[in-house]
Amino acid sequence: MNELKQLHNQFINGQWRDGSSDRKMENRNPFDNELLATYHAASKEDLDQAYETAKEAQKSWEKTNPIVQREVFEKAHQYIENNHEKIVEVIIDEIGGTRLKAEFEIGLVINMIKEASTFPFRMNGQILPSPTDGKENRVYRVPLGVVGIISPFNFPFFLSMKSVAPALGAGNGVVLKPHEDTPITGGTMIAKIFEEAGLPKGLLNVVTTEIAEIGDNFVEHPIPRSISFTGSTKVGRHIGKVAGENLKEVHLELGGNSALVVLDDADIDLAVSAAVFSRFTHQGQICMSANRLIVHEKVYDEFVEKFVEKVSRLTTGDPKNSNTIIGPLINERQVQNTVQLIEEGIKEGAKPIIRGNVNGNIVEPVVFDEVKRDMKLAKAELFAPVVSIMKVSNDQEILEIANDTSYGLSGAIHTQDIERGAELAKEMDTGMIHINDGTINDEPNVAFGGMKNSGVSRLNGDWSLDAFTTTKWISVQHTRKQFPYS
Ligand SMILES: NC(=O)c1ccc[n+]([C@@H]2O[C@H](COP(=O)([O-])OP(=O)(O)OC[C@H]3O[C@@H](n4cnc5c(N)ncnc54)[C@H](O)[C@@H]3O)[C@@H](O)[C@H]2O)c1
Ligand SMILES: O=C[C@H](O)CS(=O)(=O)O
Repeated sequence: MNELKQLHNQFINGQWRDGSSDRKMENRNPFDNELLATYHAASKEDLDQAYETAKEAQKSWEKTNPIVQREVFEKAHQYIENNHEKIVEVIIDEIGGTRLKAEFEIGLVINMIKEASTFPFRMNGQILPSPTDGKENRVYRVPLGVVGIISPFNFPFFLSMKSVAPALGAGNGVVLKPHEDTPITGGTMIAKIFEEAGLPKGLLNVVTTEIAEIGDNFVEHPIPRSISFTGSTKVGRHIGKVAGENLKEVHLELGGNSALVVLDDADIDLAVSAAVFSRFTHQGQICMSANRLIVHEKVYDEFVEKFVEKVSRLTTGDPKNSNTIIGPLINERQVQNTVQLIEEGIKEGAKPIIRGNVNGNIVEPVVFDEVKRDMKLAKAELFAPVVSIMKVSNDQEILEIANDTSYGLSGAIHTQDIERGAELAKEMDTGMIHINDGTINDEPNVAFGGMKNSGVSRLNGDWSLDAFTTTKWISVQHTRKQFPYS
């Protein structure tokens, strides 16, 4: 029996209990629509209790010995190792992730926990010189207090943990709200892991609810000093506005429309493999997915032929089957959005050279050839196994097309001339870009985040430490100070 699949209660003040709202939530398997559970949503009162208890618990956590704090992360890591197979099952059943995706996500989570386990020993301050005689300036790094975290549906285990673990490691209390379609993977499973790891009661709370129930309360609530949001640009814009009005720090990790560029001197087989992985992993539901493949005309035909051949061999279907590469999209709404986008693309004149079927929530790969930069397919974030290939003739055109998007998250450039690639990369308006690799990269110690409408934040490593702490200047006047009057 997999007890992780039963985690449908709220986790507030160290207690597992049903939400106190009358509103019923359903959790369904996106592949076969099986009803996994129904439960009551968290109400505004539940949320308030979650924030209050996080605030209370944080006071002593901040003062806890860093060795003791670090041990919690070591035990959390151990719990994940010990329950690896059960976690894989949850990712498959709740979010339709394939085994490959589940293993990838668990690996990211473990690396993030290891990184966060170093935070208690990285709360360093500074002693700074003073222009005032006899004064000593001490700048302490201190936790923010309580952090509110909102996560998306696509990599919920990792993307929740990416803020939860560093926020806790930096001495904060946390309230986490996962996406309504992924309450376990993005929420209660993380609570269970830290409960088993011995995290003090009340420090981490998970509320599973709908926005229709709590409105802007999660962000407006007076207790959290910072909101860490990962999700769509549309919702992120709203969160930023509400957080700003309430004078809270906000970290926004948002959508993308990444380009993978293939130059005329690229290793085409490598570029094809990178493009397939960058587009089709987790059905294309990754913020860094390669939406656009921008290919030099000299190698265009060879690239397209090899790409189409590889895509045609991708297996689709039940994510439980270990051979499946493409499982279901998260819900019917996402399927409908995708179908609409495909139809609009065709109306605009884009030619599908592969057009798979739609079966339930499974969308088989769709490949559009010779997409033009003003088509919606080139502008929108395609959060699905749909890709646009675009033909270009020189580096200048590559830059114009690659940058012709409101997003700026990730990207990739394939070339045998590393410095040509690096020079082009400098001109791309993206927060992250990779040479001779895919667009999907996330390393626990390296700055992660986007430019333009892809976000206003950097996370991981030192950047997460900065995101979840603030500074406090304490000065000591060692000599008797002379004031100008009195
Ligand atoms: N940059 C990144 O690191 C990153 C990572 C993953 C996903 N994403 C982006 O996220 C999107 C897909 O995820 P999604 O569909 O879950 O995004 P979403 O914006 O629809 O939802 C994200 C979260 O916001 C919550 N939410 C929705 N409306 C809200 C409101 N008014 N107030 C407070 N919370 C609200 C949702 O319940 C969910 O928990 C894509 O655009 C993808 O690119 C970005
Ligand atoms: O969707 C974007 C994510 O950041 C995915 S990943 O978990 O970092 O690969």
